[in-house]
Amino acid sequence: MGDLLGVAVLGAGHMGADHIRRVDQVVSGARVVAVADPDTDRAKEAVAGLDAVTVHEDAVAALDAAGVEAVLIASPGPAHEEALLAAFARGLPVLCEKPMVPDSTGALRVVEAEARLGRRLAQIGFMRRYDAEYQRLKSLLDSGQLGRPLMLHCTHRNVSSPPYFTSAMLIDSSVSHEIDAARWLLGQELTAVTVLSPRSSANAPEGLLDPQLVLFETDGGALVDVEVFVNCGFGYQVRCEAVCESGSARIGDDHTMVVTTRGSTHEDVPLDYLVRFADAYDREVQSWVDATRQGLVTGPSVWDGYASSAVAEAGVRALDSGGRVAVELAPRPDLYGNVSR
Ligand SMILES: NC(=O)c1ccc[n+]([C@@H]2O[C@H](COP(=O)([O-])OP(=O)(O)OC[C@H]3O[C@@H](n4cnc5c(N)ncnc54)[C@H](O)[C@@H]3O)[C@@H](O)[C@H]2O)c1
Ligand SMILES: O[C@H]1[C@H](O)[C@@H](O)[C@H](O)[C@@H](O)[C@H]1O
Repeated sequence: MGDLLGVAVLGAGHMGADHIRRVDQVVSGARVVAVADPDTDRAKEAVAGLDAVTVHEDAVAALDAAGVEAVLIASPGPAHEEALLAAFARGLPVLCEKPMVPDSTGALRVVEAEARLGRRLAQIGFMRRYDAEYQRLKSLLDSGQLGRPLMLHCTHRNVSSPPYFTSAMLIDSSVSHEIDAARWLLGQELTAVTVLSPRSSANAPEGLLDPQLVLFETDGGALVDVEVFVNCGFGYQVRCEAVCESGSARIGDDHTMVVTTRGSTHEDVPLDYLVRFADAYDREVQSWVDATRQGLVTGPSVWDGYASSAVAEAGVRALDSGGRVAVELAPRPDLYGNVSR
């Protein structure tokens, strides 16, 4: 390894372009050496001004480019499995955006491929684990000061959804974050899902079931409810309140300045995740680079990626059927220890 970890970024869209900027300008210890996107103009635009970066139409070709020592996958979810397996075949460490692989069968193939290697190579991009507010909530719950957690009430609102968004994606793309956060905060697996949807908002694209109310049960006897509303129009709002036996704790309102002038109080609301979770993404990628340079893999695992996909898939079935759907998880390989803590 040279002085700087050579990173190939796959996908140069919203997230990929932001990660390219982050690796180039924010994070220490790494540099972008290759970028792949079938839309090569988009890739070229994302690397404008960067030195010695090769641009590729094909993701797998980028992994074989000169100087590539690690891979950051920011292509759409359905492209992740092929990229992860190609990275594993080359022994390359990976940071893969969520959802790891949206369908659970494909996600399990990734778990099995990494387990066959006998060592972890991939970290999954559940960046909320790196957010200061989520970390404070996790520490408080772990301390036991509030007693046993009974319920998590979560809100996940986006101003608008991308044009390709489907009703299933509210669960397997958006709520995938709450699925991971709930497993991590509670140290419990989610065992069943029920989904209800009210009349769709007039602001949602025709045919999209938006908002939805998703209710999870856990193997520790807790309940987790999530309001997901991806065309709310007014702001990016992500909140979580833990209700425990002897107290409650709420996060999600603590990241902005509150200005009071005569007769009114004003608070800015972030408009998207790149603003709300900017620090979390920075910490996530820095921590991935630091660990990779030491030959370590930390952070959410491929098992966490699989568990999130399996729970989300049950959620999509619950949405379609209107009933309660149990989550079936495959046996967890020893490589991944206990439920994510
Ligand atoms: N962690 C987060 O908060 C967060 C936020 C946004 C997006 N994401 C995730 O990041 C990923 C990308 O989302 P986005 O919003 O940037 O999407 P996007 O549509 O803006 O960009 C995706 C890009 O990938 C390219 N692409 C398509 N197939 C490819 C392939 N096989 N190899 C390489 N590139 C390919 C597309 O041409 C496009 O430029 C998704 O998995 C999404 O869920 C995560
Ligand atoms: O892909 C994005 C991303 O994961 C965001 O963090 C989430 O708020 C959006 O709902 C989702 O569409």
